[in-house]
Amino acid sequence: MRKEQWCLAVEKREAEETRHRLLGEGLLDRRCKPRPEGGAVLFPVVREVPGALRCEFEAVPEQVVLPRHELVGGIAIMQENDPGGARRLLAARPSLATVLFPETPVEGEYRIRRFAVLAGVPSTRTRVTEYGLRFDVDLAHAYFSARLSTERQRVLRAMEEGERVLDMFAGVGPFAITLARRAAFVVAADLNPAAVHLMIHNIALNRAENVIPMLADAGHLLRLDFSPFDRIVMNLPLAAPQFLLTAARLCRDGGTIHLYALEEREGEYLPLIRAVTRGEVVERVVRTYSPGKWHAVYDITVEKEGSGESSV
Ligand SMILES: C[S@@+](CC[C@H](N)C(=O)[O-])C[C@H]1O[C@@H](n2cnc3c(N)ncnc32)[C@H](O)[C@@H]1O
Repeated sequence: MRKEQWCLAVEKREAEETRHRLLGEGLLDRRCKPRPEGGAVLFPVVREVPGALRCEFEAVPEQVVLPRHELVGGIAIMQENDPGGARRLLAARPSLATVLFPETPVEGEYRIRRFAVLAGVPSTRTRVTEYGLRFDVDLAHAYFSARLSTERQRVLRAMEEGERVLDMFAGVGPFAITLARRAAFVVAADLNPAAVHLMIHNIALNRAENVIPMLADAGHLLRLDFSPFDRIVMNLPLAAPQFLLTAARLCRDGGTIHLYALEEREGEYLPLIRAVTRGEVVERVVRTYSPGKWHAVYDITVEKEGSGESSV
């Protein structure tokens, strides 16, 4: 669409300088594009200024600025409690059913949040598709983070075919069901009944019959007859380090533990790991958590002989 308005004509070589000056003075009209004409450039301006002419411009389509949000399946989680923004978001993204605002941080043993529904269907349940797998999640009743999808694929790529895997804090099963693609079997434990309920549903949804779901406290897993495991996933960033000794005992000599931890200093958990095994340790940043804090993963090769792990 073309529209007539005020503009300033300047020589091409002065164009960049003029653009900066007009921007700085708040005179440049962003709803139209500057236009070259002969050896000059025409800059649309918001009002009549000395030397301004009337000319026609191509209007730039108005951009809808959407509020910041995180997507989990058909749910958007907004960072601000802004119902107007939520309605705009819903209108702009046809795949969305619901917009939520977290009223609490992730908290408690089950690592869940309470949400307010800002717009759309009043539900915290949705389906997430991740690398061809489907996970039904209920954000108010069981932990789920779509941001870990790349990390799950990284661990899958590190696996050999036919491994025996333990997921100590399995939630609704995203790690367990992903790793089941290469594993002989995956034992998947969680102490939140709602999470285990959804995990059983997700196992059926993905026909991952080699996942063994378990309502259990990770502290009791030493009694398992399935051990030793080739690989153990410990995704409970605030408290997993407390269970490291249990994991080391359940892991075979030469097996791998992926320990997720929240830290403020590189190598913060190395002394603890060294008390359990002297095997190789590689530390990586998974994502930032808050200023000065991040989620790290330690890939630990468990070396048992002479490691002194039993003395801890
Ligand atoms: C951060 S969530 C991770 C869930 C899952 N691994 C994922 O990536 O979505 C941690 C999970 O550990 C469970 N949990 C907390 N303490 C536990 C314990 N002592 N034993 C077993 N599960 C526990 C919580 O219920 C929660 O589902």
